[in-house]
Amino acid sequence: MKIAVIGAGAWGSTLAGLVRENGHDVSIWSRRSERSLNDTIANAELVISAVSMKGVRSVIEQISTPIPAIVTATKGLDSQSGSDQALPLLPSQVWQSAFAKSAIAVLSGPNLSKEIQQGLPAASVVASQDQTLADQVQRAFSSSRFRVYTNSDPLGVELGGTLKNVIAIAVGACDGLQLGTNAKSALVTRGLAEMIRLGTTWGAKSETFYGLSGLGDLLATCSSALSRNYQVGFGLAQGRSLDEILTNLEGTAEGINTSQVLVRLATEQGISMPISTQVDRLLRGEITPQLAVNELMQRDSKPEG
Ligand SMILES: NC(=O)C1=CN([C@@H]2O[C@H](COP(=O)(O)OP(=O)(O)OC[C@H]3O[C@@H](n4cnc5c(N)ncnc54)[C@H](O)[C@@H]3O)[C@@H](O)[C@H]2O)C=CC1
Ligand SMILES: O=C(CO)COP(=O)(O)O
Repeated sequence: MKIAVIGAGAWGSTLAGLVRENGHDVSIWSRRSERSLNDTIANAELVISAVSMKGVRSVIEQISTPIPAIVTATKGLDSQSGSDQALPLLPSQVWQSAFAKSAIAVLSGPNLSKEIQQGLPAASVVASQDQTLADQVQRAFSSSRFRVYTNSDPLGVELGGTLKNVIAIAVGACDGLQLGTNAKSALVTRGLAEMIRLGTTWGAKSETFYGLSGLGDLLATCSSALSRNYQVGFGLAQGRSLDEILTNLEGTAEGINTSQVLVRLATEQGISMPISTQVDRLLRGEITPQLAVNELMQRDSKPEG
């Protein structure tokens, strides 16, 4: 298959490597490429987007050629979206609103790119309302070291990968404060509960969040120092400023932008997101990591759920 990958960062180059290893004809585009974006994607049967959220709209604006099928691997929320649910919010929705006739799939899972680049085994999920596309993408990526499952809940799959980044910042801060295994387990579990609360309110299936793109990715990102989002939380807990952390960070920590958009929308819609709210306040410099812990521990008592 002729495949074009947009974005040559950590994830784009890793995904390009996976499909190239499977014998596909792969071209890759980044802002620094000499070849134009339109030339790179011309005649591609599949376009894979792995740009960070802040690049999605500007990339789309440059494209003037039709695309038969798009796979988006970005994990973020569009900051231009308001509470009007008709507005595109997730990367796949932004792509679909620009390319109404294209088939769209989402690729998401516990996929720390450095481990995949080392040849270590990993699994992921491709979700689409178009089963033919999901099957095609599954075949394109599947190998003895990359196991791909299909899923028919693209919204849940995309939200899982996006929302866990905010929880990973909280867990990084928890580890940076050396709060122990009990605290970390509580944060991950209650983090999953708030991901499901928001996700199901927005129309995703709860069971999707217990799969690879939800719990799976939450565990990966919350337990590895390779995660940039985890590194942000860890650094803040060690008293470093966000600017200093970002100057030294290798790549993008999407949870920073995601928490802002997420907390704004959840507040407008009356959806309780206590951990994400404390992460947002921490990133804005409104609260210290220790005070955020106190706030979470001293909330009104309630039943689990
Ligand atoms: N690195 C990883 O392990 C994984 C990353 N992801 C997701 O993939 C996305 C990209 O992540 P990474 O490759 O790790 O980040 P990165 O920081 O290494 O690369 C970001 C890419 O986006 C491009 N980009 C950013 N702004 C742009 C703009 N305005 N116009 C054109 N291109 C622009 C950059 O040039 C670069 O190619 C993120 O949404 C991330 O959450 C998903 C799974 C795994
Ligand atoms: O999404 C990821 C792993 O699945 C990558 O996590 P980070 O963006 O936190 O590095």
